Amino acid sequence: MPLSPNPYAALKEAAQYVRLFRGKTFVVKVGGDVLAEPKIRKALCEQIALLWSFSIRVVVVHGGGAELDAVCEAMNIPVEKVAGRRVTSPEVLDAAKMVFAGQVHMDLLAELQASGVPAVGLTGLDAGLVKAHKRPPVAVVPDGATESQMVDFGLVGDIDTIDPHVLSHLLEGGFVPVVAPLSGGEDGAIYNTNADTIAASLATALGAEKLFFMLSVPGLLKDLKKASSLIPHATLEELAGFEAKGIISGGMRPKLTAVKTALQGGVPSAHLVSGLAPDALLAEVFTNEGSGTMIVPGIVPGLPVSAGTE
Ligand SMILES: Nc1ncnc2c1ncn2[C@@H]1O[C@H](COP(=O)(O)OP(=O)(O)O)[C@@H](O)[C@H]1O
Ligand SMILES: CC(=O)N[C@@H](CCC(=O)OP(=O)(O)O)C(=O)O
Repeated sequence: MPLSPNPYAALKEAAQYVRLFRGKTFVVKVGGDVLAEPKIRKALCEQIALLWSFSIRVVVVHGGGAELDAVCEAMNIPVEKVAGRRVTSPEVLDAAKMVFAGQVHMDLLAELQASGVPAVGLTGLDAGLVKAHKRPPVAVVPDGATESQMVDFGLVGDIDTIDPHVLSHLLEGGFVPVVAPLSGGEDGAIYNTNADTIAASLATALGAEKLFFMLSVPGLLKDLKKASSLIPHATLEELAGFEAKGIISGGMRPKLTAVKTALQGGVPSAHLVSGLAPDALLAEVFTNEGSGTMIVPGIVPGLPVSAGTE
């Protein structure tokens, strides 16, 4: 539901959220498929600019999975993903550095600057922000399978520590940090770490108020083919039920793991929101109805029970 047609009622409704969130930290994760189209990227940056202008402390974490797929294909580098996570050979990592810390990163920074946001670009390596170790081979149940198989993800980093000092300094100075999904090892190694996982860890470390995932779908759907099957609210328990029913696959799997990590780490709510609809982020923050899926640790008094709980 958009803002009320009465502009003053809409302003009053929005103002209560502006007061509530002033000075709070929001982590906004933007997927690569949302960033590919310049018009959509612009609309997203304009929404981030509005949050920033209301003194909300915004940290942006971006992906670039779709762009990396395209570059790998152009360079004849095989693309392999298991359960939504990329297997990263040394060749894929070289391409990931170019795409995540280069093309996608620069284009997003340029658009944020154009929207009046003082954005500062970082990777997980800057000032030891995200430290990781190489993921050992792990048992994974691929999409559609029932049995797990051992997978060596290669140069994928599992996060050990977050040092949020550099972010705190930037936020204190009024800047908007923009983080690319690469992490650093103790031994000087560079790893590919899923952007959803980084966003959740940063949100936890910063004590963020909200964590947003900007998607190419309207939110969490009961039926992937029907936008009208959007689940507006869910608790962690309900999420486990959806997982058990098998409605969650592909890139949604690491995303929901990230949501759990963040909520269990003290972030009060996570939001799955359309990155394609021009005002979806603003509607999610500043209206009572929201626009996507809001996930909270447990039942919140006053919130309608999720459409997906029956
Ligand atoms: N139940 C579900 N609801 C919504 N999306 C789902 C669901 N199950 C699987 N997906 C898929 O997950 C995708 C989101 O993950 P992904 O493409 O990896 O996002 P991103 O690139 O933003 O990290 C959606 O585009 C959709 O295809
Ligand atoms: C290990 C792993 O899966 N890394 C991800 C990092 C980029 C990412 O997360 O991009 P999106 O948010 O656009 O999917 C990848 O290589 O695709």
